[in-house]
Amino acid sequence: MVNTMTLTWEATREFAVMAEYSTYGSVVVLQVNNPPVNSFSYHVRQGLVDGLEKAQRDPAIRSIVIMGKGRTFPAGADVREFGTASAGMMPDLLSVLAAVDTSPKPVVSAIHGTALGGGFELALASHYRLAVPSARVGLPEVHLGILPGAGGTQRLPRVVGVKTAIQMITTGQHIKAQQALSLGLVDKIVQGDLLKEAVSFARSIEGRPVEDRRISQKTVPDAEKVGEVVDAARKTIIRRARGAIAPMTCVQAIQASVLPFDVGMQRERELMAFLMTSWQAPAQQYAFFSEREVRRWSHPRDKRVNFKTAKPRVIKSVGVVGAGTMGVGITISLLQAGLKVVLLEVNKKQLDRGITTIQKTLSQKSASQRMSLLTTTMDYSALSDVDMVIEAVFESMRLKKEVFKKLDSITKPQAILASNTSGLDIDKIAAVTKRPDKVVGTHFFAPANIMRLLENILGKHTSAETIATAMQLGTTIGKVGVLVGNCPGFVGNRMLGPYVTEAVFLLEEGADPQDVDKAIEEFGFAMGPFRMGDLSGLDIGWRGRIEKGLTTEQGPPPATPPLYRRGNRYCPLADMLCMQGRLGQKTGAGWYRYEPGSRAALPDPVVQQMIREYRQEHGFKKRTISSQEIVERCLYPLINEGFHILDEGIAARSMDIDVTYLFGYGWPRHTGGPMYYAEKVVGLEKILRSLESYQAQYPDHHYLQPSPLLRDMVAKGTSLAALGTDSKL
Ligand SMILES: CCCCCC/C=C/CC(=O)SCCNC(=O)CCNC(=O)[C@H](O)C(C)(C)COP(=O)(O)OP(=O)(O)OC[C@H]1O[C@@H](n2cnc3c(N)ncnc32)[C@H](O)[C@@H]1OP(=O)(O)O
Repeated sequence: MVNTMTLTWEATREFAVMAEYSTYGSVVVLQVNNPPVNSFSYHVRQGLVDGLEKAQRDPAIRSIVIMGKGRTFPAGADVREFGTASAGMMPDLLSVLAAVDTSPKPVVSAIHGTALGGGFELALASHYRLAVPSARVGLPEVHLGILPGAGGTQRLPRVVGVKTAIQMITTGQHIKAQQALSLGLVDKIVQGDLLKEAVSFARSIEGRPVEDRRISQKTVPDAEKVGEVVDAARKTIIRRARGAIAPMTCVQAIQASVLPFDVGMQRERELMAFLMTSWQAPAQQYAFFSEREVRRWSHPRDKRVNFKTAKPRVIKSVGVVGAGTMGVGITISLLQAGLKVVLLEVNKKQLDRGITTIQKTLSQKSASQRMSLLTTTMDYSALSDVDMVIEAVFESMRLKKEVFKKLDSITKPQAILASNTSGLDIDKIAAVTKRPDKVVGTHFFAPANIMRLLENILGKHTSAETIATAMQLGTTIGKVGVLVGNCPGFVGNRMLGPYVTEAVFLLEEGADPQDVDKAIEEFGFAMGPFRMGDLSGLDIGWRGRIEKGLTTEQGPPPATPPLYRRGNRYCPLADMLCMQGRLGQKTGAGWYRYEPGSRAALPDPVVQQMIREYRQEHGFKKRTISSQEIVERCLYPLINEGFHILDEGIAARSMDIDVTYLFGYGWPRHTGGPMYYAEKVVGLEKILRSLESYQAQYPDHHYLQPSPLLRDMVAKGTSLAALGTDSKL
């Protein structure tokens, strides 16, 4: 081993393309320089091939190191290039990796940051792999609707076996350096300066034969069990994929790794081409970029409300009011991000329960450190010094107004006051304070410490600084923040209204709750509307309807026709369940029944009988309803509401709606989100015609009335991207 201290650090930079070539005596270092993530754009690929050829030609060079400049080893192909001319320009990634694999001089990949996708495939094509302790590696292509198409499905199983390769590739998980070492995916973890260590290591292996270091020449260790392993994995993968085709296609490619390398590579190429040309790959890539694009927020209400100009306040301490499920989840998120929290709850029992949950949820390792950031109190005056308060009390306007009045009088004047309302009017809440500019909606989703969406609501008077602070807080605590305007239900819950309403109408016409849930789950949702309702608690919607005067605890308000409210068609089946105390999982019964201690939703003859009697009483004739009709009747009105939302400027861009649904409502990612699905998968014209046709059949279902914007876009042939601002997509 060469002593690193004796190295002469006189690097000669020969040419500065996107793969910089430097020599350290007999070692060449090729450093990929394509910020921010060193993805393999055409120029990087060309730079690497040029560098490798040059190193081969130079007799003084005996080994080659490849690494990334700046924050990371290459994080894969440049996804923005997909479908463009430069993606197809030679050299492609396969030829870069072939040049690495077949290099007669040993090639060492030195990994820091994240070696992902094509980046990790490059490392696997190298003869040696080093990593710093904080590095992570993985093949996350499945999340982009494709497979690791540069040999990943062939080389990875040759190191870790088919079973582990299936696990890694179909989940796209990132593996930490230490685990990669134990799996044999890296040869050494190096401390200290990676460049020095890599050069030193490269010198130490100079002259050694590379043949037995080539993963492509190895055989798969558990080859004889491949059929068994695939059979065992298939069921779970299909269930988890919920209609996405990439995971099982990855498995097919991995299966081919037991064949000779060239044959397996050919199979990988064919399957990659199949995925690349599917409708799901662009949808998933759109989802990937949209998740990042929503960080560039703005709102048509006010040009100052723009990420470029608005500056957030610094938030070091946050008050949380209410230690119910939401308040506790929010508190955990804040503590995990290292923020100081004052949790206020006026009910002692509830406060104690909340503290226990927080303690249990925070990981053992950091629990005491995180808990030291938490103060709990029953006294509002403890909030006098916090930078921001998030109110998470029961969803009642009267109560929220009371809380905000108190907060306004107690907190320091510059403190921001946020409400975790899921749909109440932010302006009415702000109006009880003397600082409406500092009042904002921060709508978290349950469980708040897990769900990634944060819907931030801009009230009439909310300042740009306040909204910037809410968006920044979201980033700090690892949420995907979406900026939306103020209207009943905001974006997410407003669109959910038509979906749930149509779902219940389908019960009147002949479907059972399990028929509707099955169709929606086959579409790709984790849960259909009825299972979801039982999980969230049916009383939430019921209380909301009572508050709006649509029903009462005893039944329809006096002198109301049973199936109409305020001139609109109304189905009281959900109210009837609540009146029987069937509030969902928490009471052991809702749309389904639940065995004690179990969350499995079991069809309930009692509910089926209730629906049958209801149909008879109101003259509904049961008919068979196809899955296609269920999906269209539930999802097209939801999408239609999205068009109303865009038309009213409640969401600035259709991608804000898509991200809301992908991260807050379990909309299947492989379809891109409701608006993307409507435009790119189904087609706007077809959505419009279906809505028109259903509306002709059900003229009093007002949600089926197509939005004027949808009509206009179909008439003019305009695209959703053209409506938005600032989009790079
Ligand atoms: C016929 C066969 C041909 C062979 C084809 C070979 C195929 C290879 C398959 C692939 O390699 S696909 C790509 C696989 N890699 C990934 O999926 C990684 C995706 N990126 C990430 O997971 C994260 O970005 C990160 C690398 C972990 C970094 O996370 P971080 O939170 O630090 O930063 P971000 O905000 O996510 O990203 C910063 C910035 O970079 C853009 N970006 C990230 N990855 C890519 C990429 N692979 N291609 C293009 N652009 C990428 C991201 O959009 C951000 O951009 P912004 O403008 O700042 O929003």
